Amino acid sequence: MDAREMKIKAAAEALTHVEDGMRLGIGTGSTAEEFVRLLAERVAGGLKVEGVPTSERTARLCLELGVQLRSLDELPQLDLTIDGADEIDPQLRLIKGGGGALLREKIVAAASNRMIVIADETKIVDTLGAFPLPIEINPFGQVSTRIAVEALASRLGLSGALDLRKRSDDSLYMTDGGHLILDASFGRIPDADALAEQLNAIPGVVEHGLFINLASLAIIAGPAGARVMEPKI
Ligand SMILES: O=C[C@H](O)[C@H](O)[C@H](O)COP(=O)(O)O
Repeated sequence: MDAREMKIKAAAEALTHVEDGMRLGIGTGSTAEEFVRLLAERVAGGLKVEGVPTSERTARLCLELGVQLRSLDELPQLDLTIDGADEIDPQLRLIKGGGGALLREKIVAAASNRMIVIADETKIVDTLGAFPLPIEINPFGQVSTRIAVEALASRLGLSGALDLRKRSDDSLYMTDGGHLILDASFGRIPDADALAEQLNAIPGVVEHGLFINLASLAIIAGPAGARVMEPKI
């Protein structure tokens, strides 16, 4: 089974949790897009759901494939969100935002009764941090914000490059909300809870890619098939 087949496997398993009439949060990224494709087939077959997309990119795909969309303001409380992740630890804490959609993804996940993460098994780690942590910042005062993030990292014993995300043409990457992203290569984040809380206290930080206590279930696909992971207490 190649990487794409594993993503499809996880997405197909997640689809079994979707019921007629649900208000669905729809994630961003290559795995979430496999979910959208499978969901669209079910919608074409008569399933009725309303989706809230977590990015413009996901919205375009949903519209192209005929999945009915609403804004989060129209559907402020959702039944279920299905989304991918960049890293998943045994407590189902996540790093997200590799595709730049972390802010909307977190708002949508927090507005949902349940969040199911779908991923291939390469995303499972013992300790978060090998994947650079995306930190979404306001362009205003970005240098001061970077200095504050560096100082926080140093207080928590973390070190590593903070790279302002760029596009392939070397221009600055802007999120759907018009913000910048600092990718923090800490390597290992021993206390993700403390980092998450303290990043939220820096005024120029709009949001960060640590998703704590949001995922209720993960569906992880490997060569042998998909398995379900619940948060380890
Ligand atoms: O901003 C993007 C999201 O957090 C994605 O869900 C995450 O990067 C995983 O994407 P993929 O399924 O493409 O690995």
